[in-house]
Formats: sequence, C-alpha cells, structure tokens
Amino acid sequence: MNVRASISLVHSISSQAPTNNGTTSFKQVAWGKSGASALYRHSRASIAVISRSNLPHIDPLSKLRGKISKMKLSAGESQTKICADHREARAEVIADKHADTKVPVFDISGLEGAERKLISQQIADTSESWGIFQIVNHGIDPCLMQAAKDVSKEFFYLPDEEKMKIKVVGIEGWNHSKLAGVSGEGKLYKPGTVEHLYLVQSPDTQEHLERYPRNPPAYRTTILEYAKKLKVLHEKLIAVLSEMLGLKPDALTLAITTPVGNVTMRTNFYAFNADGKGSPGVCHAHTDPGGLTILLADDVPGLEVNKDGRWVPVNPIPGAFIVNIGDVLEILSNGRYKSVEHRGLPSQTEERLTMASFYGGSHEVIIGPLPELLDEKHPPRYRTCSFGDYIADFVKAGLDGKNGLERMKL
Ligand SMILES: O=C(O)CCC(=O)C(=O)O
Ligand SMILES: [Fe+2]
Repeated sequence: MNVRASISLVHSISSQAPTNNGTTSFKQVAWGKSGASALYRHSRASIAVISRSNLPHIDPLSKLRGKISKMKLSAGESQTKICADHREARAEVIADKHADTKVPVFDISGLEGAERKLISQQIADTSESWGIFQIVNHGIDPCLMQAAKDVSKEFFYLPDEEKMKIKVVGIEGWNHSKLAGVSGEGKLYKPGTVEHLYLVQSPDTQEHLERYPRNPPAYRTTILEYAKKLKVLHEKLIAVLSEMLGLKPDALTLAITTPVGNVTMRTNFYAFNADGKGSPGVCHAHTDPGGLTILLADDVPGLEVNKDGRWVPVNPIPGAFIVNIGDVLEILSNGRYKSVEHRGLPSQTEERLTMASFYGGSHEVIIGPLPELLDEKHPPRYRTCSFGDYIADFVKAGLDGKNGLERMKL
C-alpha cells in the first residue's frame, strides 16, 4: 500500500504520548476501507501494516471519565501531571469509540515536512467533497483546550441572573433560547434549552473585551490565550487551502482579512433536558457564514453534517478539532470548497459543550469569487457583496440551511 492510498483511508484514530523532552508525539493509526482485517500504522517515514491483535485491550470510556473528573486545570504543576494521564487514557478511548468515524481525520503534523503536499491535497479534496474534517496533531496544548472548556462550563453553570449581566450587543453576548428576546440574534435560535455565548477575540478592542464574562475570573485570560493559538491554526489551514487553489499561501487570508480581520467564538451549551419538559436545545441546520470554523467539542456526540442529503454524525475524537468550511471560503473559491450544512443536537443523557471559532467575518470585507480563479471556462458562480450585507441577510433569514449561499449564486 502506498502512502497516498493509506492517508486517504482517513477513517483514522490517533494516539498521543508524551516524549522525553516533554512535548507531545502522536502516532496515527488508520483503518483500511477493506474493514476489520488490518490496521495501517502511518508514520512520517513509512506505512506498516499491523494486525488488530497487536492492539492493547481497550477499556471503554469509563477510564477516561474517571481521569477527567479529577482534572482541575487551574494551577501549573498538577495540571501538567493530569494532562499526561489524560493523554494515556485518550489513546484507548479513541480506539474503542471512534473506529467507525466517517468524517475524514487528518494528522496535520506532517504539514511542516515532506508530506505537506500530500496532506494538503487530502485536505483540499475533503474540503470539496465533505466541507468538514477532523484534525489531530495540530499542536495546540491539550491542557489549554481542556482549560477553555472548563472555564466555559463554569460560566454556563452560573445562575441566569449572573449570565444576564453580560451586555448583549448585536450577536455578541449570552443568549438562552428559552429566554426569547434576550439576544439580538433573534431568529437564529429557536425555543429550546441551548445557551450560547458569542464573543469577539479579534479585533481585540476594549469594547469587545469588556463584554467578556468576569465570572469565572479566569474566563477572559484563558479564552484569549486559547483564541490566540487558534488564530494561528486557522491561518495555517487557510494557507493550505489557498495553495491548493494554485494561489499564494496568504491569498485567501488576505482576501478574508482586508481591510480588517475578524475572529469570533460561539460557545454552545446544551443542557441535559433532565425533566423532559420543553423542546430540546438544538442549533438548527445552517452553514457558517464566515471563512473557516474550528470547533472544539467535548466527547458527547451531537454534531451532524448533511452529506449528500443524509445527516451524518460527527463523533468528536478527544483532543481533535473539527474543521469546517464556511460560506466565505465557498464563495471566494468560486464553489471549489463546500460550506457544509450542519446542526448541533443535545444528548439524550448528558450535557454537551461545543466551542466554535470563526475566522473571517468583518463587515467591510468584500466577498466574491477571487479574480485569479476566473477565466472563460470558469465564470463566477456567486455575486460579490460586502460581508456586512451578506450577514444582515443571513441573520434576517435565521438558521435555515444553505439559503444565504443560495441567494448569492448567479
Ligand atoms: O454544537 C454543535 O455541534 C455545532 C455548533 C455550530 O455549528 C455553531 O456554533 O456554529
Ligand atoms: Fe455552525
């Protein structure tokens, strides 16, 4: 089996282990499409076939849960130790729970080396066919990811009166779908039990930063630190997408951020509907209007994507990010990359938290197919307008599948 073929077998899992120098190394193990007969271990240098019997006995989720429940990620030393435990537990859980993940998964550590072209091609192909994939070995500290989820949950656990102290301006602020009218997002969220906290990380002006929760006290610093790292990851992935369109690595980023960039985050908290009353919290079917979305989800499934008319679950791999193409990238690429329709559902048995980081969305940015991609054989397939006009239309229509994009089509 050659390298290309094996990487395309992206029904994959990843294990992560600390190395001697304290950094993290991962090994990727991917299942062949042929099914259960063999596993293909993928390293930077080679692909070797290993048999399923080589796998250690797999203990299900309970072990990881036990370890996570001990995690209190507030202070330095203990945090490091706990995260090392977390890494060990995770490898087992991934193998057990996510063997059947259908949405492609990429180990992106190879982007820095000789495999860049190969992995980039796979990412681009998947962005055209699925519009969504998961990434492992992305370089973001798992402890920082856990800390971001922890402060977010702490926030959502506060009483509603406390959360209502956050100033709601436009789409920014705290919104609870059961408290109709609290948020300016209006029709975006229908009645239910889902809560959202929408905040701006960039531009990091005082007026945006003032809207961050003051409780829990570590919220702002943790989320800003996390967002800073995510911005770099966004740009790394967008550079790959740019190159694969035959453009300079920074062409798409420049198009999305000129004259001004924008990074925002919506954290969604789907309370467990314990009493069964009311409708469950649902983040209705939509496409993300911005450029790229990087979603951090806890390990409770609930995200679904519309793949060729069928809702396909995306089982979040612990430690991975879920990446999806948004409307702006579909439009700029003149339809090459696909802004995927998706929805967020609550779990029947557990609360659920997801954190969606959106890159691109300044109202001043002009969105339309990039001229470099157009010629006689490739005429523009979308109108050109400001993102401000596009989003105004999007919000007015509410979360309603791909309608915003449909209205842009020529
Ligand atoms: O909660 C989820 O699974 C999806 C969230 C989402 O799509 C969003 O916030 O845009
Ligand atoms: Fe979304």
